[in-house]
Amino acid sequence: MSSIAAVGESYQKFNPRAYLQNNYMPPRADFTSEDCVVPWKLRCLAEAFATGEIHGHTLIDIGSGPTIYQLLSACDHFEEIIATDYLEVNREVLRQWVQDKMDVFDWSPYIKHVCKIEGRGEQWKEKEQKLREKLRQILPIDVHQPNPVGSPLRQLADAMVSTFCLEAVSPDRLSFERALKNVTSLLKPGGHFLLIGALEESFYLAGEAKLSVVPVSEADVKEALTKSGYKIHDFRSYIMPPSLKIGVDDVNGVFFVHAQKQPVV
Ligand SMILES: C[S@@+](CC[C@H](N)C(=O)[O-])C[C@H]1O[C@@H](n2cnc3c(N)ncnc32)[C@H](O)[C@@H]1O
Ligand SMILES: O=S(=O)(c1ccc2c(c1)CN[C@@H](CF)C2)N1CCSCC1
Repeated sequence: MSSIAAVGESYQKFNPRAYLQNNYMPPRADFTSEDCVVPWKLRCLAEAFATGEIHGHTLIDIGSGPTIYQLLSACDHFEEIIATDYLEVNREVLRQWVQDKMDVFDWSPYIKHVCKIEGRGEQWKEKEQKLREKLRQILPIDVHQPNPVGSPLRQLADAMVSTFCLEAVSPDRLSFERALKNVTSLLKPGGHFLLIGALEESFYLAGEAKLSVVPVSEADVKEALTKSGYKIHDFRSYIMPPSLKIGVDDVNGVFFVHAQKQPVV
């Protein structure tokens, strides 16, 4: 079995509920200080969209998983948002949230925080409904395929987001670079890419699943983006405090990148 096939096999045990519990609920999800990692992540995304540089018809999210926080600041700037994931269990979690079904994860602390930091007085239920309306497609994806979503998109995405996916599904640095090149084919030239990921992480837990992560440094991420034809506009890192190292992973930090796909001359 190839190392990429082995990664796919390991994800068959991925438990969305456990993943959300481990990463997006207290004590790890702490909003009490702007210095906490979740407010930091949400601020990076809000500030990028607040520049007004990132807008268009379609935004695609690569490896959405069971989460929607990464789309909260995007939904004011695009007509249509496409979520993607490798696992049907995650795509179903997203469908349930879009349809406002019972027993879905409560993202309201995240939505309220984003409305607060965006400072436009938007009511959190308005933003929640707006995202539900714009999240129009939830597609299967495999970033290790040259055509990650199967057939090419009807039109290339105007912008792309991806959070904690590429490094978490790549067995090594070369696969990480190739996956980045593959997903870049979904983005139009000149399109903006907001990438968030784990620094120097080697594993994480999601219920019975123990997933391998390729440890990447800031330099590795910058090199991969440059090789895929991006200009880096902003690169920030967050060092994980010891208090947030609770055994569900060995993440050492989080990076945020705002990059732009350069037109091929
Ligand atoms: C660590 S989770 C990230 C989830 C979410 N984006 C977040 O910010 O928490 C990684 C995600 O990548 C998905 N995945 C696994 N293999 C993949 C592949 N080959 N291509 C695309 N996504 C994949 C998993 O199903 C999982 O939802
Ligand atoms: O937002 S995080 O930085 C975060 C959020 C998600 C993940 C990680 C970290 C690290 N492991 C990733 C596996 F790919 C998933 N965060 C970690 C600290 S507490 C709140 C959640």
